[in-house]
Amino acid sequence: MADSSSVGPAAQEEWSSVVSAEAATRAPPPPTTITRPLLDLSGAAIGGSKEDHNPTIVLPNQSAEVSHFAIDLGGSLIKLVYFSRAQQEAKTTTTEAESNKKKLEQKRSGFLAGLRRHGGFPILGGRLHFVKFESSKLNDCLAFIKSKRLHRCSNGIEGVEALGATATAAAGKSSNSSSSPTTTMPEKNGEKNGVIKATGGGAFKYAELFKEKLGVTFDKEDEMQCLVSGANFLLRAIRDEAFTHLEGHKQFVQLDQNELFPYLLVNIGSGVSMIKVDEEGQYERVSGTNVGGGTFWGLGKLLTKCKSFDEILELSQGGDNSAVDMLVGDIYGGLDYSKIGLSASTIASSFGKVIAENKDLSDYRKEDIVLSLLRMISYNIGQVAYLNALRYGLKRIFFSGFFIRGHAYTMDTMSFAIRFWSKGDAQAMFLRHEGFLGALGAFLSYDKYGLANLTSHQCVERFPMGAPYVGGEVHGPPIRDLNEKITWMEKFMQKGIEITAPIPVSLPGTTGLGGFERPLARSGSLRSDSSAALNVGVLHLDPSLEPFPLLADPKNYEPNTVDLSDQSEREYWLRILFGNLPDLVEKAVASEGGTDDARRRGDAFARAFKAHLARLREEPAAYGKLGLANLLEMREECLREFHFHDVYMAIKERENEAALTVLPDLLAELDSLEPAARMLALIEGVLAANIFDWGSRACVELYHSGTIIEIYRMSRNKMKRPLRVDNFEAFQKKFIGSGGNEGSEKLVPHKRALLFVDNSGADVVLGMLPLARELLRRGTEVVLVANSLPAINDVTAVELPAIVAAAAKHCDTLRRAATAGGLLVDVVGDDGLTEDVAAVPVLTVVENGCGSPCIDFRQVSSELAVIAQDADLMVLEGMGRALHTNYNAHFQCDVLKLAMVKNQRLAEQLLNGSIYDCVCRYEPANYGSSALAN
Ligand SMILES: Nc1ncnc2c1ncn2[C@@H]1O[C@H](COP(=O)(O)OP(=O)(O)O)[C@@H](O)[C@H]1O
Ligand SMILES: CC(C)(COP(=O)(O)O)[C@@H](O)C(=O)NCCC(=O)O
Ligand SMILES: [Mn+2]
Repeated sequence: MADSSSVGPAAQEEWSSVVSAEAATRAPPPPTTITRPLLDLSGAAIGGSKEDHNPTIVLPNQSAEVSHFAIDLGGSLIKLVYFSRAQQEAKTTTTEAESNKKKLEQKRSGFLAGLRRHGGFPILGGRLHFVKFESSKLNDCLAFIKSKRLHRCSNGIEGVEALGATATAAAGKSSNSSSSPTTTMPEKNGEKNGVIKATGGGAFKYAELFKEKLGVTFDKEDEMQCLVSGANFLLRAIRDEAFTHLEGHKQFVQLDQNELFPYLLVNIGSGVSMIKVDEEGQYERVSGTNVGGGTFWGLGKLLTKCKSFDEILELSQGGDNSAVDMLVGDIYGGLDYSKIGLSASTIASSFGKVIAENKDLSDYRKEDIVLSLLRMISYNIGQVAYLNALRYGLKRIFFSGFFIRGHAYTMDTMSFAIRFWSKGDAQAMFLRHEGFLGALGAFLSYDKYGLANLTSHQCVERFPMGAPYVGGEVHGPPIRDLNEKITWMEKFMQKGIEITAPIPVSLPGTTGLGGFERPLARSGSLRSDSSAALNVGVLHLDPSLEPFPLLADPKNYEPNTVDLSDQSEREYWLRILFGNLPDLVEKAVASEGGTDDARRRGDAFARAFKAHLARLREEPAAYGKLGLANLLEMREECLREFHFHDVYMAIKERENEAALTVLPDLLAELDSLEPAARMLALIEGVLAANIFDWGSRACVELYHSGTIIEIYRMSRNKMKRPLRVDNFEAFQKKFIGSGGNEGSEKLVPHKRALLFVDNSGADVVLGMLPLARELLRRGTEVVLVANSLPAINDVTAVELPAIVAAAAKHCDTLRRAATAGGLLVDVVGDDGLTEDVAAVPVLTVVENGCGSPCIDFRQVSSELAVIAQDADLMVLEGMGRALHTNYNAHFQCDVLKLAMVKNQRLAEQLLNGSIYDCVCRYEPANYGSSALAN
């Protein structure tokens, strides 16, 4: 079969001209998500009966005064970190599947009740947002807080609508025109104004003003303390937070938590603080310099008359500092001063050339001046930082503060200085949330024992759905609802700023060896609209996510198989997602009734998603380390942002129904086979049915050529061994012994199998359920692990019980096992439970904590983490879970990875094969760390 998954010419043309100027707004979280307030979880205990499915959690240390935002009022910028939670009952109608789940949960035998450590919260928690304002635009900040009601709370935890930052440009308003809040709000509707954690000099200076305008009282936190606790939190809990930036190359650093301390924190705000951090809570401000971000901004403004910081940064892109700087070569007649390792192009004296020239300010190019200034200040800070690191023997130096502005040239300059002076011994690292350390630290101080203890598997950084190009900056009024968000996307369309060519990222070559050479990232790395820098996403906090306990090497686990840092791979997958978009939008709109509203939302979704793709094309590391799993998840998240809850719902239902009609025949056919042949038929059955994948361009085109059953038959008939990867014999040996001969070695069946199911319809009904049945018959307990939220046509944990119930009508094994697992609601009544189920292995369902076609085992639901502990077999099914992710992952238990490859390129690159090839990869427990690796 030919690969039809590549993008057609028309789509290609459009794709190559998409640009990142398009921005989305932050959105309310999806109604399927119930987020929680930040809570102090210390001393938490389950209240009421332990058998309750959703027992109350008593939080003895939870203060009633937990607030929604913290503020850092600096000399130049005001930073806000605020928390949002979803409107809990935003979705008024309950689907049949959901009400089924409710009924089911009421009936459950208690098999799972004991497993829920966190009271069964759904995945995805509250969100932390990051926004900043210029200090001179305090009124904008007050208006923002007021319009989002951040200062209002009832019981300290209610009342924030979960809307993100707004964006620049189209919705832009100057500070003068923004409405100025004037009066203190009285208490109403049980809400009251809060006590807000505040840090920075403005916490003192503006305390009265905030009291007067918003009625909030500042609880002041020490600035250094906040910087340090903010830094520690980011370094401990946020993946891909720290990175190096050398010669234009950004690389995320995997920090070993045991080797983090001591480090030097260099915060470059208006001024510069250098803090030696010895351990959590132990630090000392060892130095600082008054030559900092304020100096650059202030002098830059004076010398260029530029109105904005970014404008100055951008000017520097076109500068040549040798026009104002005195270089070694200027002094040595064009020669290097090689004896002390200085090349001719090394700056001997910043601005030194100006002295001998009889020129006015206007005789110099602004670009040259600002570049000289930027280099002067960056080198100077780098040098002072290095000297302090040397003084205390510190090898790790983290730079933060908004002076850096994610600006490649600034970072390269400082990295260069550190590397040069330390002779490569010390390393400069930067932080993605560079300017928010103080505000974050202040926020953490609300909740010292809860949030502050979160670890990286409980924090998920999502793409900033709101404003991909805004990076925390707020101009104009906040966007209050979905409608406003769509309108905002439409404004971009009207303004025609959606499409321009992306800027190439190629960098000029090096200029020499020693001294303060010009770093490489001088041009081409800041977008012309200077919006590229600062890409902080929204942090989703969910204490119920946990690492999967069966990972063989959790420290080095990398979910993604395809390396998207390779440009051609990245280009390919970005194109694929772009090319699949029109069809997806059509389905999304249809899934919501095809109304005008749905159409508008569909268009807005497409625009927002394209903007993210374009953004990533331009700066792949914009939102942290990029993998294919992130791209696929981003698409689902983006759909949810625009309230498309389950795009493939109708297709899933139709396919489930069709598959269930042929299930009895299939089961009878399987039962007529000998054990060895049956096992092969089961595995081939799973692979054949994995063809029903609405995420694959090629498969979708295939569906035009026949009915579900015809395609399923065709897929089964085409199955040929050996498969592209074929460890079937090894699995069979473990499963039924050598050749399945009776009397060979005594086999101990697996105790508990986790079946990570993939797609709805034939895939789960004709593929995975018969396999589950076989395992059950052999005495293995089976857990069907399914998505928590919909993704393409993947079956979800909520949908599975009804499917199992329907299948159980045709199969006694399934019926009894599902009854024992408390899965059957509508099929078996209460008296069904009186049946002797003790002897029957249990069949149950758990959610995996994901809403993506892939699975990242660093973060799964706590329910799965607990149930996995006793599992000795995993079956990972499908391209997303077994190929795109986890193909190279090793586990502590036996693993079977089963997938049909539904993309030609992946088949070629990964398996040296072709589209529709199949993988049956069996790895016994601890494969890779044992001799079996050969
Ligand atoms: N949009 C901006 N407006 C003003 N300054 C900015 C902007 N973006 C970056 N900066 C730089 O960031 C510095 C302020 O950094 P920040 O970490 O917020 O410190 P502070 O708390 O002292 O305000 C400014 O002095 C300037 O160099
Ligand atoms: C999204 C998917 C991983 C889902 O595959 P599955 O896990 O269902 O087997 C897959 O459809 C995919 O990689 N699609 C994009 C490639 C393409 O359209 O060819
Ligand atoms: Mn799937």
